[in-house]
Amino acid sequence: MILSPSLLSADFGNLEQALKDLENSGLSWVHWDVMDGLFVPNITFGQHVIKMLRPKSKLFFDVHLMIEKPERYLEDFKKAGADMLVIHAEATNHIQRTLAEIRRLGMRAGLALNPATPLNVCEYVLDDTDMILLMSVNPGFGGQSFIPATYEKIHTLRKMLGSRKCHIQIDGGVTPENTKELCKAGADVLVSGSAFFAYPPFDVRHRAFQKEAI
Ligand SMILES: O=C(CO)[C@@H](O)[C@H](O)COP(=O)(O)O
Ligand SMILES: [Co+2]
Repeated sequence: MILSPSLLSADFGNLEQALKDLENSGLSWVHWDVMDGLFVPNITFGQHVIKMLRPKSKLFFDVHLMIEKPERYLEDFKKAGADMLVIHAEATNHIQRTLAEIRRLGMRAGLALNPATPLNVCEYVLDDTDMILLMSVNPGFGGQSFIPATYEKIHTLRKMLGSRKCHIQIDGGVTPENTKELCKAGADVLVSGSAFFAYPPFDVRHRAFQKEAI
């Protein structure tokens, strides 16, 4: 299991320190929640902030775009240093083209689905995708409660993926308490914001999640 801590719950005034703390605690991924105030009600940071912090970290930058028409900004996020760019199925009319363009630019391509979005939207783009992100809360805010219907969705998606090497990432309300069931259902990348950053030291907290993973 890969744990990707969400900076949404970190100190926005000192993201450099948050990145250092994660790296020093043995984490390898970090999750950036980019919000535009339109696709979701909240606004966070964008490509410029990521670009300034890229030289300060060796972590794998997992960038979750909660923005309308993400196809407008793919090159910007590549230049900013994103390793994985995740777009929302609900935010574009051109899912396949956008995923293909992300890969053409040299990044891994991820597709995110809101809790109410059915899995059939990704059925014909499974080979264009390195990761499917299943939202287990409605996007926009940290600290919300996990939606239990996600377990069945993970299980069905893992069957749909067959032998493909595609990550299933779960985002929203993830804690050490639900980690085991999420992994059992077929998830292999977990995002955690509030249940991670509120519990330093991070090496100990990371182990608390990994202890539950199967
Ligand atoms: O994408 C989002 C929210 O839209 C997430 O990445 C949250 O940041 C997860 O936060 P917690 O639910 O773990 O507090
Ligand atoms: Co996210």
